[in-house]
Amino acid sequence: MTKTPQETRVVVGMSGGVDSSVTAHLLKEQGYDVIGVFMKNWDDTDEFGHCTADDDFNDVRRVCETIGIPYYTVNFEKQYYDRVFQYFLDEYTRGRTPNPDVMCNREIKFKEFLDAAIDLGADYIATGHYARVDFHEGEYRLLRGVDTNKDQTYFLNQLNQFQLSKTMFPIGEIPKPRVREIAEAAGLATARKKDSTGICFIGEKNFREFLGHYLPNQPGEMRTLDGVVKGQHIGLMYYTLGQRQGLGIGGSGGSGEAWFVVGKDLDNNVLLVEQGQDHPALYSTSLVATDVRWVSQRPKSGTFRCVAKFRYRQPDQGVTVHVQDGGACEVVFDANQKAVTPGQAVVFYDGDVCLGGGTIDQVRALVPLNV
Ligand SMILES: Nc1ncnc2c1ncn2[C@@H]1O[C@H](COP(=O)(O)OP(=O)(O)OP(=O)(O)O)[C@@H](O)[C@H]1O
Repeated sequence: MTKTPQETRVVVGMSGGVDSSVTAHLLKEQGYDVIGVFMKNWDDTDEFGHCTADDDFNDVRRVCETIGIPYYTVNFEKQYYDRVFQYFLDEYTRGRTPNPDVMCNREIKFKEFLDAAIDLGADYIATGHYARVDFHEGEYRLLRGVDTNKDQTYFLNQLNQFQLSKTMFPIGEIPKPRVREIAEAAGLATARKKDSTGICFIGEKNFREFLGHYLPNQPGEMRTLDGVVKGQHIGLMYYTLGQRQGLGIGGSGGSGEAWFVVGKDLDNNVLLVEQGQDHPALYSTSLVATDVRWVSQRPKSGTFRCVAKFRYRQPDQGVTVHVQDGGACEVVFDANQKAVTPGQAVVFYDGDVCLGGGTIDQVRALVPLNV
């Protein structure tokens, strides 16, 4: 028997931002039994004893009091460190560029948090993600948010049927400007709060300084593909494919054009650089993805066509996917792609439906890098 909203308990993940505030407000308006829960995943207490999590929790408290719902906090610092932060460091150590948001969703928000919510008697959890879930032909589907500009399915690509069956994304149905209007009209303290940007545990901090705190610096040479030494790098982990800024070699030499990172030779600790924003070494023709998960309980097999994204907010790209024995996928691009980066997520779509995704493990460059 279906429960009425009044009988349905929804635990909302509240970050202290406007999206999750409006999520809780809308569910409460619809008559659900709503509880707000703030997760503390990282301790960034500074030398003055100040921690941004305290400020965010304070906003959660103010919003929950306005809406009239109970609120709690849960601490997942250890789980976050072990399953998200350690992965983040490991990937950088391997010269890759990880995506901690994808891992946080898979391991923390939709696992630890979901389990904690179920312990609180939740029928569902809800978050302020711009995405939608529907039930179609016997299974749950993950759909892009209606505000395609804000769509966050890229980060949710690893979610499975169980996780989706327990999840509501109310603001996935609403354009972002409307979300702010709703927050204003409801008098929510977070109505004008700035959207958070960047990686949550780094925040506004200097990225190089932060990473240097955890991983040893190993400076080395910057070389062209022909082996010409162009300068020194400060440690491979600080650079990402396609990067132009921060190389410190300006337009020196050759054509006078800017220099770009085109590869990393980990064995020899060499950063490979080439000149010109359309240098062929920046482009690739295909990739191999590992850790691939399909949202559907009927996993894809064989060869099929769909569209994909190799980074957040990238326009859809036509691809042919070959699913290999063991689950890894070879993804062949219709058009050559620039700066496809190992460690990032590749996410597959059929129209508005997010099919799933994986981690970019290898990239086949248009010209051989010989590493
Ligand atoms: N510390 C947290 N505690 C509980 N839930 C969280 C927390 N951080 C994020 N979430 C949940 O995950 C959703 C997406 O997180 P993200 O970091 O992308 O925030 P956002 O899109 O800026 O949303 P918001 O405006 O709510 O902060 C949030 O809307 C919220 O539901």
